[in-house]
Amino acid sequence: ILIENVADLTKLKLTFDFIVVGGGTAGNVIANRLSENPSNKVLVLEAGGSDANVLNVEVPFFAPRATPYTPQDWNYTTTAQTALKGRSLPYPRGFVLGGSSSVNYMVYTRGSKEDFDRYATVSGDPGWSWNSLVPYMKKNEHFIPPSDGHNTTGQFDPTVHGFAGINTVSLAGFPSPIDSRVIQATTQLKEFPFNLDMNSGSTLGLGWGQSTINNGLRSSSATSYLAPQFLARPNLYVLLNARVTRLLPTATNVFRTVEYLQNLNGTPLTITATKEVILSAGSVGTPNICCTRVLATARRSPPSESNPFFFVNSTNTWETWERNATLSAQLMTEWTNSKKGQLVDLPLNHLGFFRVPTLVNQFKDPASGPGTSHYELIVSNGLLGAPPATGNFMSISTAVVAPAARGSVTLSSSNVFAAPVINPNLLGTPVDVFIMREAVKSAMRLASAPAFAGYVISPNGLSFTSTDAQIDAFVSANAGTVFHPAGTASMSPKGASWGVVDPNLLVKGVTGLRIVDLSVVPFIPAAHTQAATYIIAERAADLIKAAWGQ
Ligand SMILES: Cc1cc2nc3c(=O)[nH]c(=O)nc-3n(C[C@H](O)[C@H](O)[C@H](O)COP(=O)(O)OP(=O)(O)OC[C@H]3O[C@@H](n4cnc5c(N)ncnc54)[C@H](O)[C@@H]3O)c2cc1C
Repeated sequence: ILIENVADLTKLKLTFDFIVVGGGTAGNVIANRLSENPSNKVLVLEAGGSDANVLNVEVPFFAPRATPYTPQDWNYTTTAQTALKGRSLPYPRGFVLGGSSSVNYMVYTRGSKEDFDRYATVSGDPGWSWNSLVPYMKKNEHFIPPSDGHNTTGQFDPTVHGFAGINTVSLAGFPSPIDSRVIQATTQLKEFPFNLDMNSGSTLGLGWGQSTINNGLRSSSATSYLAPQFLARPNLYVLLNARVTRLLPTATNVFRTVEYLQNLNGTPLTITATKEVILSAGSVGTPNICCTRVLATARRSPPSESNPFFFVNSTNTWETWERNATLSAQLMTEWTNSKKGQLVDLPLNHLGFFRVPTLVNQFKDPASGPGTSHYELIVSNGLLGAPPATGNFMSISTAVVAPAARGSVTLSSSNVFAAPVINPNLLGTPVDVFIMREAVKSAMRLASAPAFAGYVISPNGLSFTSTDAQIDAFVSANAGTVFHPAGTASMSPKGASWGVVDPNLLVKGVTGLRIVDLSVVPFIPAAHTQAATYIIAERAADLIKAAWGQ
């Protein structure tokens, strides 16, 4: 049952067993799974509004328009980033039902087997290992054919996917003119081997991207885990526009009570769960609601991203139609009428994960193991963002996915409405700078593959012979965030003095409070982070059920 007005809920005078703070990626998984049991009464408190009929949320190609600085964004800004010439960056987080799964770029990559096995080792709980989590990966995933129905043989490995889960995942549903060149390059340069399926646990190599797209529409935790058949459950209530401001002690060291209010107005209300409060407000929201003592203990930096791009000898790139109102309108009509065409996809068809072989000669390896990547390359048939007046482009975005730097999220004041101070500390260690520099060189080598001969004309802002210093200068002037903050309320072994939650995701030292979102990972996965969030939440739901004998 979806309610948009606090008064409509309070007049019902309901009591709830479980209160989920944040109807985001993880929160909606918990809400769905706990309400499978009709005797569990579940309430979700979401600060943002509805995701319904928001075009930039629904249309996959428009994902980059959903943030930053929109009504669906928390509209945070980082502190000045030392390694990025002191620039402060927009720091988007979904402020809408579905949370960041409603505004993200939809890339679906689980991470490597070693990433999850490291969670098991660090937390002391083998239940967080890759093999133990495979059933939860499949519970999350409803893999379907792409919207154009093309033959996907050789583009993914069906044996590693889930076909009966809840959240829809598919391959690109519109061919890109550079597809065959990218795949050809994997046969030409040993550095970029073809990887049939990066969701197999072995992520290294270049291949076809998978994304949370359902027949031309975004699949988010709101459209999937809160689909109409689930929202119709009489034991599940979702309250929108409900900002949680504090956790209050229900009794000494017991935290089952939350304070919340409608938007930023009105009198604060409190509500107490009879069983548990589950904090799922995300890597920024969760520590902001929690407490400073917690904040001091666990911090992980998100990866940073740079975006080398190349002038190409073609007019068949996005710039051509993005500059032309008539062509743009035609694509919109095609999407509206048939959910086909360019707009059914996010702005990429291929990505790959790679290591810098020489890194270990100079630095301690920040990756979770020798089979896990240091950086990612994302190939796009045009520029990300508004096109310049002239030129056609191909982008190869480079992301450091195994950062060693640690950022922080701290309270700015005792005002519960104040935005936290977010310092992701992008490229904050020499190894991160090294990885990014090598990633840019690698992107240049990929663009120089014979497959791109006669197609790629020249890089923009860099040259194929740029020096290390020139690359570093380009990066510090242009790099940004790739939106994956993690680990701000890390799990640690039971009894360990560090960390925020135990391996069952219960907050240490108190009763009645659990954290289920991406803030609990002790290390960021070397991947895009929504799949890991869904997987963690699926297991967490079973942990909660087990704790209550269900
Ligand atoms: C612009 C962008 C692009 C991204 N692209 C990708 C991608 O392509 N692929 C990928 O895998 N990952 C991507 N990510 C990252 C991924 O979406 C996140 O890692 C993941 O969704 C995090 O899930 P979560 O449950 O931890 O938090 P969220 O999904 O952010 O959920 C937190 C929820 O809590 C709510 N909340 C917070 N504070 C309060 C409060 N005080 N009271 C009530 N509610 C509150 C929020 O409004 C939100 O709904 C992207 C993220 C962004 C922002």
